[in-house]
Amino acid sequence: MTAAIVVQNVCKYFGAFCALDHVHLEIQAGEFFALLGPNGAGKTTLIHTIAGLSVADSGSIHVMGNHVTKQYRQARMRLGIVPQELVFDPFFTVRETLKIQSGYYGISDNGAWIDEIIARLGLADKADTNMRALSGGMKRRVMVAQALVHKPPVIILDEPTAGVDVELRQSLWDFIRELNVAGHTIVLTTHYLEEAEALCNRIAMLKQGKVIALNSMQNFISTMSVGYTLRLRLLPDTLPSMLQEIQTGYRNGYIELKLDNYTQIEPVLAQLRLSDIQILEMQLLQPDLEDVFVSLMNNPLTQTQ
Ligand SMILES: Nc1ncnc2c1ncn2[C@@H]1O[C@H](COP(=O)(O)OP(=O)(O)OP(=O)(O)O)[C@@H](O)[C@H]1O
Repeated sequence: MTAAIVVQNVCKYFGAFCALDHVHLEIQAGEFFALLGPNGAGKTTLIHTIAGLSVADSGSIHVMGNHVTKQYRQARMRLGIVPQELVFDPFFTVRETLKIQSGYYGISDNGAWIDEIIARLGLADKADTNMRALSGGMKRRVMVAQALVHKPPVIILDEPTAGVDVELRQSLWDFIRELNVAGHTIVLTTHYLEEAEALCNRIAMLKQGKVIALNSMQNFISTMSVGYTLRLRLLPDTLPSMLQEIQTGYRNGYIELKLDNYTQIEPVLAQLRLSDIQILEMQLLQPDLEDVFVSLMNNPLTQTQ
């Protein structure tokens, strides 16, 4: 498989502050990849260095085999970036903005593709509206459209759904999924972990500028032993004292217990039987990406991989 993005041993400093600390990452062509981490972890800094907007202090980055600073134009042509900030020229309409953006890439006859992205991003009735007259969510749609004008093989979306309504989120993801199926590599940063879980096949987690975890989504959740949650509705609504130490919460009439594995279910049931407590309802919740994320971010011992 061709590597879409190769980040080798990259460090980036702002003064004495180390924002990227020996980051190593290889994203294959065709992947739908999530780059996650808390605020300030270094995600945007990494994206800026991949885009050549910011220069790494050490290490190297290639996009589809092109060095991002030594072969800037070739690398940039292969990359579409949806930035986190809304950057636009208020004097142009949506269609003009997309035509001008196409011009930056040397594409003059791009009308059919511009029409298609305008339609797919729900911008058809705003196509001739001035950028300054658009709502925040609509401007965000134009940011996505701008990143796609040159049909880049690699698309990076930096929190594209921040402040965006449910309808656009859905249509945006349908469109991005289609692009991925058609062979485009997608890299996504988001704070909506359920989006990453639903869309991405591989994931890297950044913490304080370091990659602290890198795995397939499936392995990520199954190999991180963050345990299961057993939810019980009981009659009477109390736990025997033996079980109180594994109780983690009480929500909406359900007592919640933390279990390390499935084998702990039977002793819990035995304790309830012994205490003559009736189970009205029982649910076993699998860990999800959010559980893994919280566990990793709260663990002071998490090491760089
Ligand atoms: N131009 C800059 N000058 C100084 N420090 C910076 C600059 N850009 C980023 N930083 C710092 O680098 C760190 C990483 O910031 P970055 O924006 O990459 O984080 P992030 O993971 O994208 O966060 P968020 O989820 O909030 O977008 C932060 O501590 C930030 O304050």
